Amino acid sequence: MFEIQLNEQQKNASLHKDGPAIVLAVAGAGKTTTLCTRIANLIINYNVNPKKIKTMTFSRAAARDMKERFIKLFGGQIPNIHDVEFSTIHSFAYSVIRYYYRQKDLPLIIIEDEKEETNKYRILKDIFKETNKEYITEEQLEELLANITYIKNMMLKPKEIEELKNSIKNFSLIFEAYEKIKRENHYIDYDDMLTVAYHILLKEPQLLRGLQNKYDYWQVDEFQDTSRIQYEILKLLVKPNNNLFCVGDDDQTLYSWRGSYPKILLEFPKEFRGAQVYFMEENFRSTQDIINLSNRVISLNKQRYKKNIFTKKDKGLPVFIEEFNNEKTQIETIIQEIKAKSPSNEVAILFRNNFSALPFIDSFHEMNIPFYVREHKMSFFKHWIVKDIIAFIKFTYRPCSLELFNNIYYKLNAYLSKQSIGYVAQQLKEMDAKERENINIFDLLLTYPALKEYQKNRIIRLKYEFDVFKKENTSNFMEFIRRRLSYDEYLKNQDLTSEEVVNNTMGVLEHLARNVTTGLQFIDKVEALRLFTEKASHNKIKTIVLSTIHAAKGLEFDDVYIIDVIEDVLPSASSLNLLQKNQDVSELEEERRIFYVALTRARSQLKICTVKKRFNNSVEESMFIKEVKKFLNITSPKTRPIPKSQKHKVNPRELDISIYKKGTYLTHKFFGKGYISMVNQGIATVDFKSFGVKKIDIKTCMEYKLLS
Ligand SMILES: Nc1ncnc2c1ncn2[C@@H]1O[C@H](COP(=O)(O)OP(=O)(O)OP(=O)(O)O)[C@@H](O)[C@H]1O
Repeated sequence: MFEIQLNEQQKNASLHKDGPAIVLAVAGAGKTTTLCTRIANLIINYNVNPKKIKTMTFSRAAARDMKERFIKLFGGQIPNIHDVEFSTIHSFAYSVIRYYYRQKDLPLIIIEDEKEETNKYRILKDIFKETNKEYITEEQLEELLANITYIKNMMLKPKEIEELKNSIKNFSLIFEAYEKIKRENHYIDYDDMLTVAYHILLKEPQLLRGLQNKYDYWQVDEFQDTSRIQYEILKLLVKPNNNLFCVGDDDQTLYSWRGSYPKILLEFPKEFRGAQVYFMEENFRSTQDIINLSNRVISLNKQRYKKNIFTKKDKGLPVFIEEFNNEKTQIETIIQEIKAKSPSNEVAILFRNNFSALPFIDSFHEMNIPFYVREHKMSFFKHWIVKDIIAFIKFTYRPCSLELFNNIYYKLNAYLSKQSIGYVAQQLKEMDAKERENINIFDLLLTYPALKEYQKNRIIRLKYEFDVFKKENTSNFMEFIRRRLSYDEYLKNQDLTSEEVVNNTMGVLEHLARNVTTGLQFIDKVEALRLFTEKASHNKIKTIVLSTIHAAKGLEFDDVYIIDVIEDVLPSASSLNLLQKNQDVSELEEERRIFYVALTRARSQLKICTVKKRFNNSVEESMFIKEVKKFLNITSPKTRPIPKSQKHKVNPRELDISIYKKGTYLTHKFFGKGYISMVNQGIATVDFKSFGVKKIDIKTCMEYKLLS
């Protein structure tokens, strides 16, 4: 009946008909295939109405992919194949809420959209400000949101909320205030969709019964990423028959920070007495070399259930580790290799975070190579630093625009007051249109009576800098903005975002600025790139795929490149901090699972790529690379000896410094992070946050000598 010859374990699982069941499977074991086969089996062999089978997955993309896979496998055999429902638990919960609110004629306001007047970000920012009498930083907002998600998904009680590990001042008060505002105004955010739906189901037995009767069979894919609240919803829905069939792999739990709850896999048979437990340990996807390596990598995790993963496939091509000098050579080499491949090869470039994607997108754009980008958030294009850079450039060419000036004046180290800007606005109002077009905002500012001497000097200087830069009309605008306008200085002193985000955003911008000749060209390029990326996210041809590892979960490709496998990226800086501070391995193990998911996406060729420099900063290879090297028996080249003049005992590896331009950050483990304020004849004056100002001899480029 099926094209695929299932193995015994798969057969057993897919023939399961009634009652609860859990399938514990390894990566590439054919979980999706088995779920699809089971649906087909229920429909074809047991005449189950396709509308009566509900399959839930973790993400919308996964639901879509699964439906596609199902139709591909059984399209010819099931007449009403489109009636089979695939959705996320979230969208299901949302439909419950919508139905209920409509029935009760209640207003329902979703507060997820940042563009709307009322949105959760603004509400939380306001509450934070009112509670703590200070503005929230981007990092704090992120932590606040993550904590709220975690609380909701884990169904924490008030006492547990109070004990929740977090660095947000007055967190409980903020959380309560947020809940109150939502309650009083019928606001619903993404996390509420689950809790509100759950409470509706609890208090509306008729509605619940309706849903219980609507579906006879429930299936859940990626069960390891189900949160407690999602589990509780499922438990209600599947009653009284408990026809719940779940498949999962604890080694692929990627969302514990937002309440994924892998223990659920083991709890299942206790929760559902008499549940069948199936195992699937054969990997059908990858070659032996890939499986052996992935298996050894994941075995380093302590918090897991041991599984015996195996494959009957050939040994295949060896797994490669490639060390590139910088991100540019990484891109060039990979693109060259891809071009040499057969066009039918499915290739994926996988990365831990989106900063890695843009330089690739840029090269694909330049070379007009079509590709597909999966679930790209486009957040780079919306980032305030990117907006700032564009505003600086635009203002250079339109120094009469108060609108543009309003975005940048407080970032120019001129300490201009709102009153002075109000004064300028008033002056502009009194002019006719022609006059307004020809005025320079700096000239108007200079007529402001309450201007202090230092402000006057700074304004004169700024006007001069903008004028000169406009006349030069060169490609050197990043240098102009960062150093001549002291934007780096502003970034250093602001508290809105982390140094890591600043460095990465600036790094990407510098990278994109390479091949343009003027600032205006750069603006066009960023816009073109935004459109190109947007278009690539709808591309139907998916032979070259760019994706975060998270978004590639559940997918497979012939060839996989995992790029930027460097310390502080994969594994993330926060997982390493947690390990260092509290000896807590939980986040690091999640990072290793992320790495494992990436490794196991490849069918035949796997390349793990690392770089020595990224965006002009020296970086370290990931500890995961070291682990892989050990498994592959690759020995590292000897580290350079420490120069005699070195007075302090440090790890030789940490001497690799190659950034020494004025105004850059020097990331150095021995000293912590330092800001280079001056470079003179090879001597850098570096302001280390934790050690104060030090002078460093960097004449020897890759090595340095501490002078004081
Ligand atoms: N019995 C089988 N014989 C041959 N190929 C199979 C068999 N079962 C599954 N496959 C193939 O193995 C690959 C992996 O299957 P699938 O994507 O369903 O695995 P999975 O368990 O969902 O993987 P993961 O959890 O790693 O995303 C697919 O290409 C699928 O077609």
